[in-house]
Amino acid sequence: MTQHTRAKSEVFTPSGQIQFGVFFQGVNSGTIWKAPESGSQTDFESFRRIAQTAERGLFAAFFLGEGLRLREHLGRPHALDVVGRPDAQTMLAALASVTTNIGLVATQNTTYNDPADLAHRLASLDLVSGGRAAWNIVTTDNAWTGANFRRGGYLDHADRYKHAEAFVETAKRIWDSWETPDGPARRVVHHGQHYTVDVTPRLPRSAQYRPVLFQAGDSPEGRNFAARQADVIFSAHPKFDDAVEFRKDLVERSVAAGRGANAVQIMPASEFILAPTAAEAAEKKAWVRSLQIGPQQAIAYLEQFWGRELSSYDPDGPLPEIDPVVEETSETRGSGFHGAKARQLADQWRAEAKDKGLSIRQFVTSKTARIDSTFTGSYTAVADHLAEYARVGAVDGFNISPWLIPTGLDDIVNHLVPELQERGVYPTDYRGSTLREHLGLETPVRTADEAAAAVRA
Ligand SMILES: Cc1cc2nc3c(=O)[nH]c(=O)nc-3n(C[C@H](O)[C@H](O)[C@H](O)COP(=O)(O)O)c2cc1C
Repeated sequence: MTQHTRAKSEVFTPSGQIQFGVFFQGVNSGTIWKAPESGSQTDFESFRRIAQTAERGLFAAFFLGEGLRLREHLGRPHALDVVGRPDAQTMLAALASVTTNIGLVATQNTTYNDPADLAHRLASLDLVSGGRAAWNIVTTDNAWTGANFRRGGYLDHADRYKHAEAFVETAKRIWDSWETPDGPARRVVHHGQHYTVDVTPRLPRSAQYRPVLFQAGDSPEGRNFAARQADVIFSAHPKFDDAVEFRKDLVERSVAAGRGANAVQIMPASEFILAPTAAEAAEKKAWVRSLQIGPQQAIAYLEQFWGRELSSYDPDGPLPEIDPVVEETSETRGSGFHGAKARQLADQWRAEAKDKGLSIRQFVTSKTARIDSTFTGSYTAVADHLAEYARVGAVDGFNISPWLIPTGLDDIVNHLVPELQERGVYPTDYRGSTLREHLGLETPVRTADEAAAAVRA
């Protein structure tokens, strides 16, 4: 295995490079599923086309999110959600057979899984793919998802990262415990506050030793957890100044965690709307937005906060004068996430829309434009901008959500990638065969004593 890793240091050193990942979104209005050119959100063909295009563009990773329960609204699946999201590990295992190099990242939560089972499934993906698997660790803590598992609200909010830490450490010990390709595997026993495990691992180490660990969660506890455990953070901070600030924060946390300043890479969520010229890109953006927020989505978006049926309102008219039903908008129903603040929010939004002369649809478009994660412009201007990120080390890459499936990466791969390569900030080949090699990550060899000492809960 070739290594291009950076030495452990208290001082952060930019790699001068950026990598791309692709985040295939299954369930919200960011991807346009209803245009004539759209594919299906469940057909393997959509996944295959995007993954192979990403691989042609030397992307480091293909990501799948996890949504264990559809959001509900007034007793029905929410109209903003696209019903249909295949299981990530099943889909990634199939993709492993039609790709050669790209990393395969499964988002899996620590709250509703079991460490011995998940470690085995991820190790299987890692073996099947020749060392290309990664786990995007999320905590997914809400009573509404928990109801799927007869565990509604069972995990105290304050406990979820403690639980996650014990989970991840146990999974690591399971992966660590197969000492040579021929075995034997050590038995792993963990008696903890949250669960007890007594397991003899069933699989040897993979070509990259064990799956790469991503993390997505932005609270201070989430960031500290990432600083201790993650190889890469899937962040929500793509804009330049915010990204620089986030890097600074993460470097402090990973130095404090004893892992040095360069241990955790950062790939923010992002969207790219590109064209040969700035004017064409702006025009394309207006078209993309009009498709992302159609009349039905605009009304459904407001219904989350109003907690009542609003289908009699004209999407091209003013915001509803009727007040929200406060008790209908609660987190456990998977709706607006604003609870008792719904009335206050409605007053504020009505005033704002009136002030700016916006219809329902225009207002919702302005609220959901993903302005903070969108890079819009000509291929050359966006490449110059990204080169600046690489120069200062604001991020290690971007996790791109295509707004159209399966063709949404074509202009990135055909035009942006060559511009970045010309600027010397993007790979010109895969560095090796494993995801760990593509990302330049160290092989995480630990002794049995180190592994046992690391378990906290
Ligand atoms: C960029 C990003 C992507 C995420 N993707 C998922 C996902 O696919 N599935 C999921 O259940 N949670 C996802 N999460 C949510 C996290 O698991 C976590 O529950 C949430 O951010 C709250 O944790 P926090 O308080 O540490 O931010 C994501 C979070 C971020 C920041």
